[in-house]
Amino acid sequence: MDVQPVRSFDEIIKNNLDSEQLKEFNRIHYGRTDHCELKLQDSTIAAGKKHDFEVAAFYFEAAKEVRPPKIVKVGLIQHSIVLPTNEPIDKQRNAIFDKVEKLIDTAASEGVNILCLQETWPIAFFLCTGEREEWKEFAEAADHGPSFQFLSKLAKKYQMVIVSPILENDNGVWWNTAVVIDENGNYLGKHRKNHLPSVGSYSETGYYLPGNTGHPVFATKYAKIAVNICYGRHHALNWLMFGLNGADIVFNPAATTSNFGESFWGIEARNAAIANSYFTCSINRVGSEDFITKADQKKISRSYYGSSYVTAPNGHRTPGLSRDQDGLLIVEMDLNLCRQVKDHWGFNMTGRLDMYANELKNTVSSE
Ligand SMILES: NC(=O)NCCC(=O)O
Repeated sequence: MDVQPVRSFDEIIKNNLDSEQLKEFNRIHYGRTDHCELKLQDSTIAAGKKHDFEVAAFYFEAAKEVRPPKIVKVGLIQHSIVLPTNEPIDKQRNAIFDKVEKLIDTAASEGVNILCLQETWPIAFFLCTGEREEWKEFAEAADHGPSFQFLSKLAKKYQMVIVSPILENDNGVWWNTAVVIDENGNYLGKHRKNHLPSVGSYSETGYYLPGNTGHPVFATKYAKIAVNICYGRHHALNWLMFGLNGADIVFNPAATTSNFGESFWGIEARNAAIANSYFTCSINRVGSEDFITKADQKKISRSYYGSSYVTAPNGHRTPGLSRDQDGLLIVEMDLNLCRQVKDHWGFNMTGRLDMYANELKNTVSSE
C-alpha cells in the first residue's frame, strides 16, 4: 500500500477524530478552545486560491487588567523557491520577490503589523552544496542589498515591521543574518546567527562565523522583538538571553528538512515560549530544492517541511501551516499575556539567575 505524503500533523488529527474528540485534543494538547480562529476576508481567501498559498489566522487573548490591551498582529510566511537553481541568480531572486510580494500584500490587507520571512528567504539554500564562489551573488548587504530595497518599499507602504533573514555579505565576509526593517522602511538593525550547524548535511561553518551581535532586542513601534535563527533553537540559553533582554516576541526563521529533527520542531519553540514568557513564531522553508554541484556535477536534493506555527507564553499554540505548500499564518496577540503568565507562575521570583550565573562561570572556567 502506498503511504500518502502527510500534508500536516494537524490534518491527520482533524481527519481522524470526531468533533468532541477534536475539541478535547485541542484543549489538552494545544490549550486551545474552539474560539481562537480569526475570520479572513473574502479577498484573502481568493488571493490564496489564485496564487496557490494557504492562509490561516488565529488570536491569543490576555485577561483584562489595569494596563490597556497591547494588541499586535504578526504574519509568518513560508514559501518555496520558484525557478530551478541553474537559472541566473538575479532571475531566481526576482521570481521569489514576485511570489513573496503577493503574500505580503495579503498580510497587509489583513492588518499585519510585524512580518517575518523564513531563513535566507531570497535564495535557494545552496549552503548544503559545499560550494561558495558559484553562488556568491546570493550574498548581499544587510542595509542596501536587493532584499532590503525590495522589502523597505513594502514596509513603508504598509507601515509594517519586516524581519528579513538573508545571507549577508559584509565587505566580502558572509554572515547568516536577520535584518529588521521598521514601519517607515528604514533599517533598524540586524542579528547574526549565533549557533552554526555542523551535523548531517548541515555544514555552515565553512561559509560564515558564529554571530557577533549577541542577543539584540529591537524596540519596534509594535513590540519588542528578537530573532533566534534556525539551529539556534536547539540552544536553551540562546532563547533565554532574548527573554532576559526584554523580548515580547521571538521569531525563529529556519531551514530544516524532513527526516531531520522534525519531531523536535513542535517542541523547542513551544517550550521556549513557556520557559521565557514570550511569544515564539516558528517559520520553516517549504518545498524541494535541487542543486547540481558545479565542481563534480553531483545532484543534491532537499525538501523542507514548512509547518510554521506560533506559541503564546502560556504554551497555547496554533496549528501548523502545511508541510508542502506556501503559506501565510496570521496571529493576533495581546502582549499583556507575557507579563501575566510570568506573574501567575512566579517565574521572576523563583528564577535564581544568580545561582546559574555562578555555576556557568565555574563550568566555563574549568573547561
Ligand atoms: N540552517 C540551519 O541552521 N539548519 C539546521 C537544521 C536544524 O537545526 O533543524
